[in-house]
Amino acid sequence: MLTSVGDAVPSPGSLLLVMLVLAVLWTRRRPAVPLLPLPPGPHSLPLIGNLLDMPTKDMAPTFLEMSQEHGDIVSLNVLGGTTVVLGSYDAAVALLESRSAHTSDRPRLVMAEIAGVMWEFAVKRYAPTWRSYRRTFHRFFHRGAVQEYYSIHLRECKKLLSALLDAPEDFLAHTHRVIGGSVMNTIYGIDVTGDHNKYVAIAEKGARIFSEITAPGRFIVELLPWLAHIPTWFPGAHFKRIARVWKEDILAVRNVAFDAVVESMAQGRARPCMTHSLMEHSGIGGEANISSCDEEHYRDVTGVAYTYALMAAFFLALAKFPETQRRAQAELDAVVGQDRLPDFSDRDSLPYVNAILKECVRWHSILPLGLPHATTHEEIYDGYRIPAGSVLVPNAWAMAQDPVAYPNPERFMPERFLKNGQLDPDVRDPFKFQFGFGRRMCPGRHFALDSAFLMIASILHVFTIEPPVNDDGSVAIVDPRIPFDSALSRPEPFACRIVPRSLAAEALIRAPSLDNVI
Ligand code: HEM
Repeated sequence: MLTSVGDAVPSPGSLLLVMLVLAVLWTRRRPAVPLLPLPPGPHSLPLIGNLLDMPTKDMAPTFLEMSQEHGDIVSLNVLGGTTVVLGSYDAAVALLESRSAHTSDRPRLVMAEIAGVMWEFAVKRYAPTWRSYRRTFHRFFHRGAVQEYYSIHLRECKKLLSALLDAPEDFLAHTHRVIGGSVMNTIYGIDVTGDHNKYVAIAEKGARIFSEITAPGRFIVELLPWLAHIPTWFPGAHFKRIARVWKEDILAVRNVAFDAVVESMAQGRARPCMTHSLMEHSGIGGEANISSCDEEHYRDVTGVAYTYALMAAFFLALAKFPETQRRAQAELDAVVGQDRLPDFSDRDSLPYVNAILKECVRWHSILPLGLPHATTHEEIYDGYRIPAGSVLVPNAWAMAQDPVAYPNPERFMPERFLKNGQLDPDVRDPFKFQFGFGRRMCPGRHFALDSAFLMIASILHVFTIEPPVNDDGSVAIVDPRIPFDSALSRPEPFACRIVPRSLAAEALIRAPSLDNVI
């Protein structure tokens, strides 16, 4: 303890030591090149930085406004951490693809930790565990492997057409259930039936939670991780109470379908599926060692919600711009004819239907800000410094609305992707940014696009989608709210009319299925 001023004066020896230590620390922290500036961004306040600039609603449009003011890459200092918004396709490719060795981490997601979501592949840090998941997933979902699931898509799509014929007003619920059927059959060998299917409900809850957890800056605890340690009853600990509720739902995502596979394996009645195959491969037939193969198992089904959002956008686009389907129907009539439904062998002969799929993916950004990446090393881009540990947010919505790449971006115009009746390779392909980037790019995209292609081609072959009619006989305007308040964006429920094109089309739908037709 210091008792006098004299005690506080250090000796020349200790002064020298302190100076030496400081000199070593300074040389270590000094970069090899003079410090470059961070990317430009809104004015930062003392202590809180840009905390108040972080949008909590209309996120993608707000970030686009920042990009329009400050440039392609915008940095925000949020309580000392750097968040960089990538507002253009070129900047996103340069950072997330060309430098993916250093930009494929995920930021720490404290709410995911508290709610017990860290087993989920998509939030894992860029480390060996993630690589192992990714390799396994790739084995079942690469471009060639997904052809194995064509028969599942065909079967589920046929169910969708029948349901649309019987109760067209419930088109969104039917579509959700059928997409759930494709995913659950492929991953777990489980059929999805009934109007309120428990597996679809679980997947939906999981997707909503995941969407909240991955929205940049949604919870204060992401910015101040030490808050995770305050007790649940503490004022302001609302996020902890939310996480407690989520925990149960997340456990259901993780376990309910997986346990059903384990049980059916034990009873010798498991159907071939990804989970069954992985468990057999790791020698797990009963209950022993189930947890030891955790790292090998993909247990998430958020892809159901994403593919459903794509199909909701399809119905909405066609109800708003019904004229676009005439050309698709003429193409389908010429290629497929009246006697059968489309299948995957027709795909290359249907450029306009493929253009509709691309335009659906462009027109509505399902994950408007993708999923956030994080840097593991310092990067220099365009004369700016992006420190290691920065959060990178690709504004996919801004890329999709880029009027240079896509003139009249708000209009649904499949023909923008065509030249001389064929897909035009010179038009930027929205599949290259709406499914993320680089090493983290969505590994389920081939599966999702197969499923969506078949549904779109089949629906247009036998139905016409029209806007609803008001009581006075006038055509209603279809304009549902499309929220941008969390990571996942989907149109809110809306109405449209789905009318069979002809009696022959109805007969095709009613004809018995020919399973495994490819
Ligand atoms: C239209 C449907 C879909 C869209 C728009 C979509 C979009 C995305 C996006 C933007 C990412 C983040 C990529 C990044 O970090 O750069 C992602 C990741 C992921 N998606 Fe998809 N997805 C869809 C369907 C699916 C389906 C059906 C599955 C599974 C069968 C799936 C599985 C995954 C997984 C596992 C990841 C995490 C990858 C990782 O972190 O390494 N997705 N998806």
